[in-house]
Amino acid sequence: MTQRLSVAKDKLKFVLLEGIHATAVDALQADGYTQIVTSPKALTGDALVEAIHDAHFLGIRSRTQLTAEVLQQAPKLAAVGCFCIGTNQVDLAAAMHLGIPVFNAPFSNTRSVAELVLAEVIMLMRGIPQKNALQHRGGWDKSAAGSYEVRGKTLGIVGYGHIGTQIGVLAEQLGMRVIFHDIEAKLTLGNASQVASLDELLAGADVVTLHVPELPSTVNLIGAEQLAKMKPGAHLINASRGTVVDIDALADALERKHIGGAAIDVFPVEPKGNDAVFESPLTRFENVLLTPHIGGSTAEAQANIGREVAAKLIRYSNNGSTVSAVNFPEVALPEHTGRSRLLHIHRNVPGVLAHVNERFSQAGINIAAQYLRTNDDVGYVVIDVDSTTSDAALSQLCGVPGTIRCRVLY
Ligand SMILES: NC(=O)C1=CN([C@@H]2O[C@H](COP(=O)(O)OP(=O)(O)OC[C@H]3O[C@@H](n4cnc5c(N)ncnc54)[C@H](O)[C@@H]3O)[C@@H](O)[C@H]2O)C=CC1
Ligand SMILES: O=C(O)CCC(=O)C(=O)O
Repeated sequence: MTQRLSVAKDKLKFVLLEGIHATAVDALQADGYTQIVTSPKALTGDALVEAIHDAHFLGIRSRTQLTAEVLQQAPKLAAVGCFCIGTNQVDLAAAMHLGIPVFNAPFSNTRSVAELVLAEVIMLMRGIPQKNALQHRGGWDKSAAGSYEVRGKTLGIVGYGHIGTQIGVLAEQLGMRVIFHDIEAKLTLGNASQVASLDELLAGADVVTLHVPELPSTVNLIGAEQLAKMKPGAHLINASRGTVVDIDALADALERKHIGGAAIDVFPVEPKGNDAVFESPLTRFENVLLTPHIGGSTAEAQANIGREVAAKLIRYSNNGSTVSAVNFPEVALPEHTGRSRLLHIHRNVPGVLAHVNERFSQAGINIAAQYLRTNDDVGYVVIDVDSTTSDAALSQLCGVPGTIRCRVLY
C-alpha cells in the first residue's frame, strides 16, 4: 500500500527507545520537533508494535529487534535511526522494501570500544580477573606466576575496520606487535601486518580480539576448531557480537585450560534490561572478565551518537537526504528554499521515471530540479517544484505504478 506523508514538524512523532542519550532529544527540539516519546527500555512483541504503530521516526540501540513483521505494523514509519554501530538488529532488506531508510553512527563509539579492549588486554595478561575475584573472597595471591607485560607480545585483531585499526594503533603504543586478519585487503596502520588466514592469526597471537560485524559468515567464526588453534594460554576478547563465538566451545577450552582467559562483552542471548537475569556458561570462570555489552557505553560516545544520529534523521525529515543510510540509495541534496520537495520511493522497475515525468507534464507541473538514485531493488527520486503545485504534484506522484511511498517537504 502506498504511504502518502505530508506532515508538519509538530505532527511528526519520534519514538526513542533504549535510553538514547538526551543530546538526541535536544537536537530534535532545537530543530522544532515537539512530539518525542522516550523510553529507557528495549521493547518487544506487542509493546513494541504499540509503541511504534503511529511513529514517523524511530530510534533504537542494539537490543530492539526490528523484524519485517514489526516494521509492517508501523505504516507511518519514514526512517529508523540505530544509535549505535551495529545494524544487525534490523531486517535491513525488509525496511528498504517498505521504503524506510536506516541510519546509524558508524564511528561515534569506536574509541570507547578500543579503550576498553586495550585495558582488557593488560588485565588478562596480568591475570587480574582471577586475582580480583580471590581478593573479594578474602584471599591474597601476591605472585608473578601467569602475569606478563604486554610489551613485545602479539595482538591478533580479527576484523580490521574502524575499531580494529584503532586498537592496533593504541596497542603499538604499548609496544605490542600487531597482526590482523580481514576478508578484505586493508591499509595497515603503523607496523601492523595482515596475515594470510585466520588460522595463521590464531597460531601467532598471545591475545586474539574480535571486531567483525554479525553476518551469516561470522556466526561461530570462533568455535572449537579455532580455539584449538590458539596458542596454549592465549586470551580471547569478544566485543563484537555474541554470535561470533561459540560460547560452549569457549567454556570447554577454558575448562581444559587451553585458553588462559577471556573478556566477553557480548553474548548470543543478552538480558532484555537491567532488571533481567544474566545466565551464561562463562560465569563459573574467574579468569573471564564479563561485561554487559558496554563496549560503546561511555558518556562521550553516547552523547556523540545522540547528536549524530538525530542529525541524520532531521536531515532526512527536513531535506530528504539519505547520505550514509545503510540500506538505501544514497542521495545528497541541496536545500530547497522557496520550493516544495517531493520524495518518491518506488520499486526499481523499468520506466518509473518516464512515468513520473509524463504525469507531471500532462498535469502541467514544472519540475525545478530532479535527483535519482537506485539500487537493485528500489529507486529514490526527489523532485523540487513550485510550492503552488505541490499538492497536485504529490497526487500525481502517489499514483505512479510501483510507488512504495511518497512524501512532500514544504
Ligand atoms: N561491544 C559494543 O558495545 C560494540 C560492538 N560493536 C560491534 O563491532 C563491530 C565492528 O565495528 P567496526 O569496527 O566499526 O566495523 P567495521 O565495519 O568498520 O569493520 C568490520 C571489519 O570486519 C571485516 N570482516 C567482516 N567479516 C569478516 C570475517 N569473516 N573475517 C575477518 N574480517 C571480517 C570487514 O571487512 C571490516 O574490515 C560492529 O559491527 C558491532 O557489531 C560496535 C560498537 C560497540
Ligand atoms: O549501545 C548499544 O546499545 C550497543 C553498542 C553496539 O554494540 C554498537 O554500536 O554496535
